[in-house]
Amino acid sequence: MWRGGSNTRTCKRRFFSSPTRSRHHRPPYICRLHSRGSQHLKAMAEVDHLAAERATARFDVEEMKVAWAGSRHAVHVADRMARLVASDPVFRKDNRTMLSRKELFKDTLRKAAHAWKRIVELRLTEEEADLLRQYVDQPGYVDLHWGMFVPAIKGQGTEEQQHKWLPLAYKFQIIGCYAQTELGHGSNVQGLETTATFDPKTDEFVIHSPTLTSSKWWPGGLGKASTHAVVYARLITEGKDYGIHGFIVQLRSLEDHSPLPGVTLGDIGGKFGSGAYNSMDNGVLRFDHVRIPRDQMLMRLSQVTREGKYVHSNVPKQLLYGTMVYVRQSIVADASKALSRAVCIAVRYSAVRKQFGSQDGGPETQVLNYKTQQSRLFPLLASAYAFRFVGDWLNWLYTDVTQKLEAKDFSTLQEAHACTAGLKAVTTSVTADAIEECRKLCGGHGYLNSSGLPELFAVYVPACTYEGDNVVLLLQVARILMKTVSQLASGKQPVGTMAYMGKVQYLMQCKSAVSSAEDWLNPDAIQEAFEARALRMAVNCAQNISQAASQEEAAGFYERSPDLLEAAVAHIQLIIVTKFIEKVHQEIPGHGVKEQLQALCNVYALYILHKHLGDFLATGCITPRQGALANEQLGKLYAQVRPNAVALVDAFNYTDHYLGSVLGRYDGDVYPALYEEAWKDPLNETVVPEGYHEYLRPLIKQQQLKLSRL
Ligand SMILES: CCCCCCCCCC/C=C\CCCCCCC/C=C/C(=O)SCCNC(=O)CCNC(=O)[C@H](O)C(C)(C)COP(=O)(O)OP(=O)(O)OC[C@H]1O[C@@H](n2cnc3c(N)ncnc32)[C@H](O)[C@@H]1OP(=O)(O)O
Ligand SMILES: Cc1cc2nc3c(=O)[nH]c(=O)nc-3n(C[C@H](O)[C@H](O)[C@H](O)COP(=O)(O)OP(=O)(O)OC[C@H]3O[C@@H](n4cnc5c(N)ncnc54)[C@H](O)[C@@H]3O)c2cc1C
Repeated sequence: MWRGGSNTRTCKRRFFSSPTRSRHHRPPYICRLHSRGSQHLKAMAEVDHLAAERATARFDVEEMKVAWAGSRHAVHVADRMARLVASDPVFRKDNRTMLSRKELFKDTLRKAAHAWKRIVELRLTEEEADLLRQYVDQPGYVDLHWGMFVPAIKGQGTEEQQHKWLPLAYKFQIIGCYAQTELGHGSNVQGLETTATFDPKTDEFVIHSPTLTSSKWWPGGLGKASTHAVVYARLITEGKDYGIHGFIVQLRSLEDHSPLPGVTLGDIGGKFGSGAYNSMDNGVLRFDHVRIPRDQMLMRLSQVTREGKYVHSNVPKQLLYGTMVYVRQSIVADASKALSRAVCIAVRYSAVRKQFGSQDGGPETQVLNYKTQQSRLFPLLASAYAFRFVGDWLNWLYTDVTQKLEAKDFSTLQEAHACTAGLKAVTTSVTADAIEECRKLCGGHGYLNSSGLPELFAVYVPACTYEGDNVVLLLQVARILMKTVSQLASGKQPVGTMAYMGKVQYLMQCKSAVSSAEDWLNPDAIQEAFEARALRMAVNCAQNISQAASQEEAAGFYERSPDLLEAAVAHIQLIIVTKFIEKVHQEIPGHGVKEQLQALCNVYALYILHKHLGDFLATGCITPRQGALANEQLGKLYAQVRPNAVALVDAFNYTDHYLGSVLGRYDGDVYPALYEEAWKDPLNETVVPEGYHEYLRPLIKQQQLKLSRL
């Protein structure tokens, strides 16, 4: 093979003969390697594997792209934007992990400015602009500007305030962030300490950070880029504390970007992983009696009059949390994107990679053919599709609830909170773990930055924490479940995703009718088992809480919180399974597309059942034999997915630029790409490393001297 042949020997010789060769003047062996032509290498590399894989697909990939993206139009726009970004040298990102923090941040500013220039020049629509930013694929201040600052003003500002501030934000005349979390409090929003005290003499609010722990800490875009922030602070007027409210506060001069008087701010420092989320300037902010006009309090939900009287509109106070609900639903959609990227890399590479099993000098086995590889990878593939469809549904729910709120109908607020909080928690936790699993599925090469997986993992894991720590959010779901269970006795019928709880009499005693592995392909059997498990777990928790009669309810909840978490997860998994089943019941065009989605839906459900078998058995929803039959069916489904696996990840329609992985390349030409990537590392800029003369040579010489004395 070319990898171990004479080129390597030439390499060593050349390296020793030229100590300071730059990477721009590569050693002749590399030039030779190229002049022999990538065609020569390609002929020897295993490019044909993916072509052969694609030929075994039993469905129409183009139509699957439509099912994944949501419409033909969505495929077309996403494709255009992805190619626009991939073909623009300013958006290159293959060198990102080698940049210093300062260089990375500047690169992010440059990309954001260039993206904006292209958006304006090409007169892109909002949909196109959002996609373009997604494909630029580098966290930065614009995410918070568009993703939280603008939505906060839209959701909590009066019409007059929107009229004043939004045009400035839309044209980037101001840059905004969302400053809620403090050094001392993040999860507990009601515990925030920053104060906004109304001064009727001047008709202003005085924004102040009374303690170190009240310093705003974490807001993205705050550290270096933002000129303004929506700041959450305790509103104090007429000597009374009215709790947390939002205020628009200018932080930096629009002339020279220096902090305004009384404002202290900066970046909070480097974060997990190289590159990754370090492109974002998460910041710290303190106020020393900073004055803002009264009309910069976001006054849609409540107001302070000129005289300083507090007036609360007749709306639930939780509407203050609306921006978080909005972002949580978008994080569910992001989970399917991040997971599908990792899975795409792992599936393609597993089809290229071969280990063991060579017979009579023949080819080794593709690692994708190992049953263990399939049983680790295909549930993740199925989860990517499951999260995509539940994300679409959640987006519909969010839009529906928003329309109802506009009409002053607040009946679905709790449903929106439970679904966004719970789905955000479950999909991000699964995705974070899955990216790491995909790294392991790629063996040693998965650990290289050039695989794209370390960076994806480092960027993704904070999703388990931001926008609400996942445990805190699941406990919110559990609380709503307990409330619903307690209302069953009074005959109140649960609605929305809790409606199944209304079948309490039946679900508490039903027994699964499954008697063969094939019976688990029946969606009704799956649905019933998941409903019974979720309900019984919730009811068990409720009983255990109320049986602790000596305790207050809150104390019982606290004692039982580990079980409550599991009950909340069971409820959310039921929602994901239900929405996948509903999706597959719809008319889905394209040869074989519906069948593939049906198979993935079953993989997802039966995998969850297998993984949480303890829950299903302990609650008596299924028998051990039925559990074994589910596992048997799962094995059969993996065999069904196997010939379609590469085509199923092709349907995500990701460019090589967006994927950013030599292992996940569309053409499967992995080894030459890995080999070439290695030479781009700054360590290879010189043949003999810096530090050789200071540290290595003296050490070696000293040892040689010692040896020669012996
Ligand atoms: C370089 C490589 C590139 C690779 C790229 C990879 C690509 C991957 C894609 C991902 C990348 C980017 C994604 C997007 C970018 C996102 C950027 C991140 C920005 C982050 C921002 C933030 O984090 S902002 C701060 C968020 N903070 C929180 O979430 C705080 C959490 N806490 C709370 O929400 C509340 O404190 C809590 C709900 C916990 C408690 O509320 P509280 O009022 O104190 O008390 P309770 O008693 O519990 O509740 C009272 C009642 O209110 C109900 N309720 C609570 N919340 C809500 C709500 N939101 N809506 C409706 N109702 C609510 C609750 O149920 C109670 O009701 P009851 O009837 O009285 O019981
Ligand atoms: C990358 C990143 C970006 C961010 N961007 C922003 C931003 O733009 N704007 C902004 O305002 N904030 C931002 N944040 C802050 C983020 O919203 C908070 O970190 C998050 O809400 C978690 O709060 P915390 O840090 O206070 O965690 P803590 O609440 O301190 O959590 C610590 C531990 O305590 C546990 N815990 C806490 N409360 C309970 C409970 N009641 N029961 C059981 N266990 C509990 C948690 O599960 C966790 O294990 C960002 C954070 C990160 C990491």
